[in-house]
Amino acid sequence: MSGSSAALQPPADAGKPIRHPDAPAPGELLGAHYEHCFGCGPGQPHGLHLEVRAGEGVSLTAEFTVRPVHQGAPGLAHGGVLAAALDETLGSLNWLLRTIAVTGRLETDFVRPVPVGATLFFSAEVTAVAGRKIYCTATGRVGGPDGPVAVRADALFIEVKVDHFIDHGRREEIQAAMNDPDQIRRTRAFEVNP
Ligand SMILES: CCCCCCCCCCCCCC(=O)SCCNC(=O)CCNC(=O)[C@H](O)C(C)(C)COP(=O)(O)OP(=O)(O)OC[C@H]1O[C@@H](n2cnc3c(N)ncnc32)[C@H](O)[C@@H]1OP(=O)(O)O
Repeated sequence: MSGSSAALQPPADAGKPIRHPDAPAPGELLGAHYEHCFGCGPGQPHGLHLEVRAGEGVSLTAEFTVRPVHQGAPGLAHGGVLAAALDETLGSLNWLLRTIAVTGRLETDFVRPVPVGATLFFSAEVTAVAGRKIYCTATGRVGGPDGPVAVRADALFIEVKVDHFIDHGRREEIQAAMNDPDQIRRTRAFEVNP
């Protein structure tokens, strides 16, 4: 069974996504947006360490290898971890739009179990934009980019201002992220869509 709810269907007047002129070139690694992000941060020992590469248009690919710390059932990836990998993959698309956005809704299909040691190959794209609403979709395959589908997700991201994080995040982490010597990460975290 698969499909997405009415909330994830773009309205009739939605526009096509527009790749930002300064978006990383197709094939380029995006890197982490935040050192301690559970999805992509190198400073998060049990994190997913997702590796994301820009694609054509507003699309990308990503890889995530399931480690023993990501188990739910014995020897199998936890579903919440797989949803987190999809969320991170989809959230990374916003960097290609140069828009700061957070997940409003994420609907996931778990199509087949994913064993520990397996690598998931994700492909994702933004399908439509309507005002602050960004509609996107992702597929994760096992064994290779053309392997069988293991997970799928459709999502709605909502554009926010940087104040969203400053107002709601814990002060010490916000301050540390603002002081990050990595200029690209700082820009990714704090640049407001021009
Ligand atoms: C310091 C570090 C910075 C890092 C930056 C990089 C971040 C990367 C992170 C990457 C990590 C991975 C990513 C992560 O994990 S992001 C973390 C997980 N997500 C969150 O924490 C978000 C929590 N939610 C909120 O903050 C608010 O609810 C938001 C901001 C989303 C909306 O509240 P806001 O008051 O602003 O707006 P609004 O309520 O007027 O809604 C606006 C429009 O949107 C529609 N709508 C809203 N929700 C839903 C919904 N659930 N289904 C369907 N539709 C929904 C709504 O109907 C309306 O439509 P319309 O009436 O206009 O037609």
